[in-house]
Amino acid sequence: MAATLCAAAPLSSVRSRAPCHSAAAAVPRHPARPAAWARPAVQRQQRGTAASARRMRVQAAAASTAAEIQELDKEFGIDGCVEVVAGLGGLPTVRLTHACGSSTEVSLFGGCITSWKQASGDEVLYLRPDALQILQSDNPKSKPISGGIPHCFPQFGPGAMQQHGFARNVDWSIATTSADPQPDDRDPEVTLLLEDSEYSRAMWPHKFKVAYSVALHGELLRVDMRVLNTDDKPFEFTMALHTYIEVADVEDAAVRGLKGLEYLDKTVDPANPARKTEEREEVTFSGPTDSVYLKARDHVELDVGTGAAVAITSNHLNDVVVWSPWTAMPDFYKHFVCVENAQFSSPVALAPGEFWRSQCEWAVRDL
Ligand SMILES: O=P(O)(O)OC[C@H]1O[C@@H](O)[C@H](O)[C@@H](O)[C@@H]1O
Repeated sequence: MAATLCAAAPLSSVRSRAPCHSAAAAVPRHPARPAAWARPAVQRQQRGTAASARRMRVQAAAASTAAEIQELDKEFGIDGCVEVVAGLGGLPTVRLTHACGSSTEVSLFGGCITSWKQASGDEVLYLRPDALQILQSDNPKSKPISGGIPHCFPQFGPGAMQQHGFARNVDWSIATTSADPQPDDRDPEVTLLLEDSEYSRAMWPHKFKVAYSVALHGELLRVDMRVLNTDDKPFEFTMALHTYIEVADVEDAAVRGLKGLEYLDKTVDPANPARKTEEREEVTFSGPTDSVYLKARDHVELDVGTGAAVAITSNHLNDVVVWSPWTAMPDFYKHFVCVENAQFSSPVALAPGEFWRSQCEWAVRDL
């Protein structure tokens, strides 16, 4: 399906509740700390002082984050359905709650959806334990969140910049929040904003805006992404919604809706993938899997092996990536499969002032 290209139009939600907040700030890069044995002796002797200074810095950062969260909640919270809370890693996070009991959480760090729960309280998404470990450390933003639904933008990868681009490494801001006026059946929604910064332009020399709306419609999770070229020259990008879904056991999981499609098998050499045709009605897992299905249909389904499936419907996202690292992640590969909606095989080209738009929604259905 062809990408949607439109003339510039306002990016904010029509049902906007609050005016645009602050612009996205770049996350400073943190050089890796040398291991204790590699540090000079004198530095090791000063460790106590350095550690308490670091503790004080962490406490000060936590206090300012708490104040920022309170401020954001005052500005963007909507009684009973939209809250800004300290989410994973204490990071500012928007929690949407639907009257039916379903909920979702979106971290401003990376614009990453970190949780989507059904009304029963069952979590649908998967957060890798290694990501949780980083989020629980002193430096929760030292790595992008691996789990939930992170962004790959402006590059899916591999390519010229770091794998999966920079959108998942930086803070997004809240542009608007809204909820339908129907008090018994509100669809809570948040729109996050990402703009170019010194950090992004060092990697990708373009001016842009991304608006990303996340909404709950009953138990269904829905996103809408717009990318606007605010530059005076054209640019191209690729992207993906890198969705991690929890499964009972990867060996009991299956993806349906891919039969007959051509795909790039990246398991051997991601830079030179083998081109194959999918013959299977159900794509099951018995080893490492890293496949990019080209010109995929708008609907695929992941059977999670519990008698339920996650049905994924997308619009203007041409490709579907299916990834399981298998024993490269021995402690937890059994618990998740990534089914990613992507625009990879034909990059989106935007002239100045043009924007591209895509949507995706996820629903759990009983089999
Ligand atoms: O960056 P993450 O979350 O660890 O994901 C990495 C994987 O992401 C997938 O989208 C790619 O197809 C894989 O090739 C890659 O290894």
